[in-house]
Parts: sequence; structure tokens; C-alpha cells
Amino acid sequence: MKLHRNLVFAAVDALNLIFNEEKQADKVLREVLKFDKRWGARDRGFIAETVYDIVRWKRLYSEIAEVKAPYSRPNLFRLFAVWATLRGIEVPDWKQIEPIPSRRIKGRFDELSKIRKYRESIPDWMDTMGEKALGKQWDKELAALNTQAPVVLRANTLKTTPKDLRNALADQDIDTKLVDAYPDAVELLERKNVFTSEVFKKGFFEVQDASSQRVARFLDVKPTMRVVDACAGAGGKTLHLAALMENKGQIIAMDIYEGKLKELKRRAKRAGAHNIETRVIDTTKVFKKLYGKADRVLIDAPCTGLGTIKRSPDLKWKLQPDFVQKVIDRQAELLQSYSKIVKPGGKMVYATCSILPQENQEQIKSFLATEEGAHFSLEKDEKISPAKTGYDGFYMALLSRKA
Ligand SMILES: C[S@@+](CC[C@H](N)C(=O)[O-])C[C@H]1O[C@@H](n2cnc3c(N)ncnc32)[C@H](O)[C@@H]1O
Repeated sequence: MKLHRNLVFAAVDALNLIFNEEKQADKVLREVLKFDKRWGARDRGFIAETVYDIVRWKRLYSEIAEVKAPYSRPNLFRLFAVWATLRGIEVPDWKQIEPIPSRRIKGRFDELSKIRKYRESIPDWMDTMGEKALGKQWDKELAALNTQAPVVLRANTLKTTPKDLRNALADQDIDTKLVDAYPDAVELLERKNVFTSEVFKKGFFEVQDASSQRVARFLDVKPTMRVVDACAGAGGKTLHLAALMENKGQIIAMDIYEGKLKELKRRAKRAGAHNIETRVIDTTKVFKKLYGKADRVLIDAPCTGLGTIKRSPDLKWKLQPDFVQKVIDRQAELLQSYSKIVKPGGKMVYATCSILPQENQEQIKSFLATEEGAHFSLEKDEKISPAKTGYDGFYMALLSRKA
């Protein structure tokens, strides 16, 4: 494989922004990929994959390359040299890249791979927390979280069917497969930029991880219902709810960030979803007015996102230990306030994209033991394991309010 200088330099520029300026990897890539209009799909793919790989294996590669933060440019090139050597790619003889004998890189790799925190490239605190929470299963989950996520689309059934979507994508040379047990999912066989396709512009699909596609269905909605999506964000699950409700009934999508709800409205327009109204939570009045009024409530709670490391490997370096307890406390508060929106006989789903029991089943157990929780009973819950499914880690609990 011949390495092109401008592509490698672009990857190093991106790593500089991610590692030294704490920018989010996906946002950085979106910008960096705009640098040169002449880059084709392969070039862009090379930059994105190289950057994601080096972000994913940052700790391991840094140990091998013997470099530390803040990462100078020569040190970022050293990380790149480790990446290339471990993939059997000849490191080019450029003045920016200080030679490291490949025997040394491979020897250090073998030695460090015996120790989990290096092999899986993870901060000490996160490794300790994961092992304490999940015991032996942590090994498997961690290994799965370090594999690249497949690209999964959710067919928008307001406009198409998964089968028709597959055919439309095939016409544009995008090969896909249907996924058993995920009725709306269409998975790409090869990574491609789907956002530039005509079918995307027409609103025939959204990119949504397969595990995430389980959440809206778990809420058991019907077209006649009033549904509140209390933490709607940019509306990944709101749009799915709209499709499941066949564009009927009413969905109230709330969030504390107006910007996210604006994006939701843009996506709803593209999807042809007309049964959604958005409400910014700028005072508690916004949700207090809804107490006892909804048939269904979704609390897709803010969480550590530990289940999504496959897609966002930089989370390993961005997440801080004190944030974990803060977010757990916030989830408990949201359960207290938003559960009151459910009317007697109604139902609610609490979901996270985390695999930590403290954010999931333990959170629900604590809620059920409170005065507010006493109005609810747990119908069922599901822990979605990245190791077992190959998709994101998720948790969902369906609770019903006593009539
Ligand atoms: C897991 S994300 C939601 C993702 C979204 N449901 C989707 O499917 O795309 C959690 C959301 O909760 C929002 N949030 C945080 N604190 C909140 C609060 N007190 N009330 C409502 N939403 C909140 C965040 O802004 C974020 O958009």
C-alpha cells in the first residue's frame, strides 16, 4: 500500500485537534475531510479509518511509541508509524517521520498486549470501574467495544420499506443486508458515505445503530396515543416513534437544548413526520404542565455513553471519573420528574446507551424503591451487550404506571 503524503498529513492534523485541543473526533473529521475537494471516497476512507484507529488505540500506541500528551507533531507521526507498522504497511522515508525499527514496535506490541489496560487501550480508572461493575464479562465487552461499528440504517417506514430501501441503495452501488430481529434495519456491507445519496435527501432513512432501533419499539406505542419523548435530543428515537405511530397521534419532543430540537425539526421535515411538536425545557413549568397526561413517556437519559465506544472511541479519553457519578445522579432526578408525566395505566421506557449496571438496572431498582417509583411496576427490561450483538451497548426498562 502506497501512502499519500497529503492524506497522512491530514490524518495527523486531525489527531492534533482531537488529542491536543480536545475536539470531538467526528466533528474534526467532518472538517478535515473538506480540506481537499479532489479526495475521492477511498482517500476519505483512509483518513477517517486511520484517525479512528489511532484514537481507539491511543494508549497502546503511545506506550509503544514512547510518547505522551501533549502530542507534538513529531510524536503524532510516531503514532502514525506504529499504526502503519502494525498493519504491515511500509513506513515512508519522509523527514517528518523519525524511524523506529519495526522489530521494536512489534516486540513492544507483544509485550504490552499481555496487560489488559494496554491491550484494550483504556484508562486505568475506566478499566477498574468496568471490571468492578461487570466482572468477567468486562473482558468480552471491552474487546467488542474496541471493534469498528457497522453502519446501520433505519428505513423510514413513512416513506419506504427496508426491502425497497435496499433496492434503491443497490441502484447507487451501496450493498446492504437486512438484519434478523431488527425489523427496520438495513446494514451496509461496506462503509460508504450514505449522506450524499438521493435516497437520504428524500428522507428514506436515518443512520441509527441497531440497538438504538430497539428502544422506540420497546415503548409499545399506538397511532392514537400522546407520547412524550423527554430527552429527545436531535430526535433519533422521536423519528422512529413517528414512523411506528404512522404519523398519527401526538409526540411531544423535549430537550434542554434548543439547538438539538432545531435539528430534530429539520430531520422530521425530511422524514415527512408531521405528528411531532418540540418544546424546549427552559423552566420546570414546561414538563410540569404535562403531569399525568401522556400515554407513553420515553426517558432516553443522558448517560456515560459507555456502550457506544465502538462508534466514538474518543469517549475513552474524554470521559472523566467524576462525570460518572454526576450523570447517575442526574438520571435519578429525571426519573423522578419525568415519570410523573405518565398517566395512570400508561407506560414509560427508561433507556441508556451504557453497559454500567449503576446507570441501568440498579438505577431502576432504586427508582422503584422511592415514593414516586411505588406507582410503577417493571414489566420487562433488556441489557443489550455489544459482545453478544456486535452493536452498541444499551439498556431499556419498560415500566407501567398503576391505574
Ligand atoms: C441520550 S441523549 C438523547 C438522544 C436522543 N433521544 C436520540 O435518540 O437521538 C440524552 C439527551 O438528554 C438531554 N438532556 C440532558 N438533560 C436533560 C434534562 N434535564 N431534561 C431533558 N433532556 C435533557 C441531552 O441534551 C441529550 O440530548
